[in-house]
Amino acid sequence: MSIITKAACVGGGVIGGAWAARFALAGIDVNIFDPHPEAERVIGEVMANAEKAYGMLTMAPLPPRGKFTFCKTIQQAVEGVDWIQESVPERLELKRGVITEIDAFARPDALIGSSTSGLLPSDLQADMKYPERMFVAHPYNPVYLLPLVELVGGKKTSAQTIKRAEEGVAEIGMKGVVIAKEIEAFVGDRLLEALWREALWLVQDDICDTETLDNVMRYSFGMRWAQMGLFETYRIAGGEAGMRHFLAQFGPCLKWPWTKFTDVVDLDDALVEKIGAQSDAQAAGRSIRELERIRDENLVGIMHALKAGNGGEGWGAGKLLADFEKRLWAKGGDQAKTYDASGPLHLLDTKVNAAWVDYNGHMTEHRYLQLFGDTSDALLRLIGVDFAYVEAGHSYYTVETHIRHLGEAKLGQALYTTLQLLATDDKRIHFFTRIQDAASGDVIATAEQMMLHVDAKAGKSVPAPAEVLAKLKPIAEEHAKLAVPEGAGRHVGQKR
Ligand SMILES: CC(C)(COP(=O)([O-])OP(=O)(O)OC[C@H]1O[C@@H](n2cnc3c(N)ncnc32)[C@H](O)[C@@H]1OP(=O)(O)O)[C@@H](O)C(=O)NCCC(=O)NCCSC(=O)C[N+](C)(C)C
Repeated sequence: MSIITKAACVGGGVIGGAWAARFALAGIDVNIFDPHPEAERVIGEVMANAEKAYGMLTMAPLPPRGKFTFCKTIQQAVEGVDWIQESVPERLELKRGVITEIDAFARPDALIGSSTSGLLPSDLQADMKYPERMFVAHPYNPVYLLPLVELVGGKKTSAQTIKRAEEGVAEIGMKGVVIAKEIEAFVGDRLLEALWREALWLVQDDICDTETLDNVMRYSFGMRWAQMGLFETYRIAGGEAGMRHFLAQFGPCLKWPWTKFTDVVDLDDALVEKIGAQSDAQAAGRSIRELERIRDENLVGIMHALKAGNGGEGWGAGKLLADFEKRLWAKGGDQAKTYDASGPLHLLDTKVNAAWVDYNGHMTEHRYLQLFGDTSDALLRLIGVDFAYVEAGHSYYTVETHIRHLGEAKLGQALYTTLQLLATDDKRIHFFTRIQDAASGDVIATAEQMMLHVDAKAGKSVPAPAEVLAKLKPIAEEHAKLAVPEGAGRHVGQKR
């Protein structure tokens, strides 16, 4: 049973809009209340970025996009929904008033999360009739890509609420981290604030400019933090002797004058101008939209790398992505149970993303194989060979592949794949897959492949069980009526 089937976003700026995009891309309808005259445009732009990012992030079948409904009042927006996310400007009185109004019209069991970056949930829930269902759900920008949500309960928040919130954010691909005690700015913003103070001192005192400071981070510990955070990284730094050794070695430095962050830098006009000018130079004329695009592509690349981490099991944010995709595949597999086998099966729709393009400016070789593999996975799910089947010990393995490249696929190009069975028996599936341009239907690449049904533990081919063969048979019978595809049976070296 889903925690969130319908959501509301109260406040639709950069954060509220990105929450709305997260919900919608997880297939959840969203009511939006934001009195700003440009709200619809801003949310539209955030949604466009989010859709682009998801196109790069995952091949898993996203559910049909949730619908946005722009509402004239808070009451209209929150009535009857399961989760309300408040993201109005960071002023205690304003937020408290909005949350109290949400409380008056929302279902008593609806969850109410606040995106506040630092206000205490106990202060926000002070005037509520049903305060037990209110908590802080603090996300990180861009909310549609970065998976963390800090979940912080106030004095009156129930434990059940926090548990449901954790489950709810998992449904939309996020990692809910429960903060044990409420404190201003929670955990993430406290850490950022410390770093930010120190950074301002370093720039003010001309130790470095903004670009140098950013370089120090992104070429070094920024990369470490993305995958292991602070403590686990330092554990490794302690060598064989681990954390205790690290603390013994570097603990004394804490007393040395290595930081100024307890003093607050005076952000006067001169310092603002200095940082502004250095930041302008660093951007080298790139617009915010361009920087957002670069950021999103990089974040997707990092998550892909982390998905392949830990020997392919996935690590940190990459493991979370892999688990989210498993859930999407499980649901998408169900949707694909109705199919039309009177022609080649239409199994995948995708777009060429930036990470797939090589130095020749087109989709690179191994991404073709990835698409062919993802297509055979889609066929396998259709005949009941899903995660549960594989976990139970059997699977199909590819033993032969012949790829032909007939056209180019460029960045952003929409593609789909179709699969035609050529021959099957109790062990073998021999099939032909085409990658086609979505607009013209032109065939860009083909693969002729053979899969064998295997007992994974024994590492030997074995006949597939009757229930799998029964699902394969009607497709095979229909496909036997189709013409043999042009290119099937070719060998390398043959003239076209
Ligand atoms: C385990 C393995 C797949 C098979 O090993 P085996 O049991 O020793 O298999 P045999 O060589 O005895 O072959 C069994 C029967 O199948 C016939 N066969 C084998 N290869 C072909 C072929 N290319 N074309 C046609 N027929 C073939 C063979 O003649 C036998 O026929 P019988 O009538 O005598 O039964 C083993 O090969 C293995 O582990 N290979 C590696 C597989 C692998 O790692 N593939 C890459 C993984 S990618 C992938 O699987 C993608 N995806 C499907 C998950 C999307």
